[in-house]
Amino acid sequence: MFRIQNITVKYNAKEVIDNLNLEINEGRIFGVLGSNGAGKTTLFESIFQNTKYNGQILLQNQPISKRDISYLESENYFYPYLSVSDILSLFINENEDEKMKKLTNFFNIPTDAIVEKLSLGTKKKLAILCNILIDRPVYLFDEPFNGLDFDSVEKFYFIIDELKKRNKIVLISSHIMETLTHCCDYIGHLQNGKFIKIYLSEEYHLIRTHLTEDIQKDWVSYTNI
Ligand SMILES: Nc1ncnc2c1ncn2[C@@H]1O[C@H](COP(=O)(O)OP(=O)(O)OP(=O)(O)O)[C@@H](O)[C@H]1O
Repeated sequence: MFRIQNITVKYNAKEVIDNLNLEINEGRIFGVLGSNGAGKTTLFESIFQNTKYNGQILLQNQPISKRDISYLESENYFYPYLSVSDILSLFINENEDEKMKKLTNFFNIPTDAIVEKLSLGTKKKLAILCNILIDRPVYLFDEPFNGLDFDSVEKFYFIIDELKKRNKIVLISSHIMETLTHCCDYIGHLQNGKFIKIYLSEEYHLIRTHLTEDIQKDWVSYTNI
């Protein structure tokens, strides 16, 4: 069990994560849906112990550590002059050429290409491969869909399903609702550092209903100016 208990993060005097609580069981995929600035990255940075917070983040009732987590950051950095195979060989044993071939074929990544020359989406796919080659109980994917083309999105859903079968705890953030409804067991709507609602999969149709109601209210107040 992964558990967040009453965490709060402040930048200067501003509360960016506000007394947030969450529980996720093994083999469950949790989506974090939030607008720009809602606090998604701050939440992931706190879970990964990169940001100071008040409260507790626990895995199996023990304080979580970086060693428990494979973290895909929203922006991916690689030393630019290495090749794809140089980077993947950091995560794959020398005698596992076949594994490297299969993984790069899966995402259509040229193994000899130099990272500097890769497109944005191809760098994202390489980063995803590196992340899944790290075997950890918890996976954090911050905006994994940014830059992915349509078939890579489907392949990413497949990867998430594999992590689920391996009983991993997975958190995925996105600005886009549909990406999360496809692959998550439940979705938390993060607003101003709080989950204003957690939707179960049978309630996903309500996310759009609630957003439309808010948009209509905002539209009326705008037209009354
Ligand atoms: N290092 C920092 N110092 C001060 N304020 C910060 C810092 N990092 C983030 N913030 C603020 O915290 C709030 C939440 O930011 P965060 O990056 O967590 O949101 P997000 O949901 O990931 O946004 P986006 O979807 O735009 O990436 C924002 O108001 C942001 O300006």
